[in-house]
Amino acid sequence: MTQRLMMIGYGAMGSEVHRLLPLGMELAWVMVPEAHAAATRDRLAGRAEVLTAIEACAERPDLVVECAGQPGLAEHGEAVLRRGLTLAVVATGALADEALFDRLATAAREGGGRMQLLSGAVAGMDGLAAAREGGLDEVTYEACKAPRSWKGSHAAQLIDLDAVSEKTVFFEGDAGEAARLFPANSNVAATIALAGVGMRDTRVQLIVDPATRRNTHRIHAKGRFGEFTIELNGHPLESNPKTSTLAALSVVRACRQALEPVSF
Ligand SMILES: NC(=O)C1=CN([C@@H]2O[C@H](COP(=O)(O)OP(=O)(O)OC[C@H]3O[C@@H](n4cnc5c(N)ncnc54)[C@H](OP(=O)(O)O)[C@@H]3O)[C@@H](O)[C@H]2O)C=CC1
Ligand SMILES: O=C([O-])CC(=O)C(=O)O
Repeated sequence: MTQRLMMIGYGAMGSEVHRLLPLGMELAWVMVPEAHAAATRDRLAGRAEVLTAIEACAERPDLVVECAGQPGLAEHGEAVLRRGLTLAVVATGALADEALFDRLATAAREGGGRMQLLSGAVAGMDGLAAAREGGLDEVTYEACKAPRSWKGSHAAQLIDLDAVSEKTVFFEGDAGEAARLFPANSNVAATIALAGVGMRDTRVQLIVDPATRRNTHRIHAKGRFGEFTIELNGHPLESNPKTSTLAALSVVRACRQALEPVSF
């Protein structure tokens, strides 16, 4: 039987996920800010119902995916989880806010919902989380993107993105700071922190490289298990160069997992 999906946010990632939805999963509801509601209704032309709050949904989605960014998770996450729904999340950076994290965890516990943190634009989160069970000594993360991918972010206050002529580190700090300062660009830092050694102990470098067209994520982890380095060179989405294609694909995978009795 076809399962019915609710999507929070319908920007670059949301429309890519919609395009690639697996057979058996149908987009039934899209939740957007009031200001976008009319335009989104026009875009979807009746293919899904457009809402601005979960309370307006009289039925029960089989899965809710958040593709809205940190404000979208903060606005809708609690109500979705209190309804006992499964919420797949890409805006993991919002969870650097401990109060929000606790609110969402409490809502899930009390309402019977489940929050599934997606691997997003990176790989290796399964191995990192397993490695943590034996003790981790060190986890570092570097993100390197083209100037156009950092445009409109806090990076513009730290470096002249139009004038940069060589690969340059413009931010060094912990994962919590990175996720808060770069809400559309550093969710991966928070994902790695949540799978590994936490927000404060995950060291992060953010880099701009005028010679690259990729979104590169490099993770190094060391612990009782041994050591690994993962370098992922992702293609950005054409419609939003901040966002890697793999992040959208991780949402598609979550939809497929919801459909299949056996999943990887
Ligand atoms: N975990 C990961 O690896 C990754 C996570 N991400 C996260 O995914 C988010 C979405 O990416 P992308 O689609 O490319 O970004 P876009 O900016 O293209 O789309 C996000 C959409 O969500 C809307 N939105 C904002 N607030 C709300 C809200 N409260 N309720 C519903 N919708 C809302 C935005 O509206 P408006 O434009 O008005 O703000 C926009 O239309 C990023 O912001 C980032 O936080 C992205 C890449 C990787
Ligand atoms: O998509 C990416 O490359 C990473 C990203 O934007 C994020 O971590 O928020």
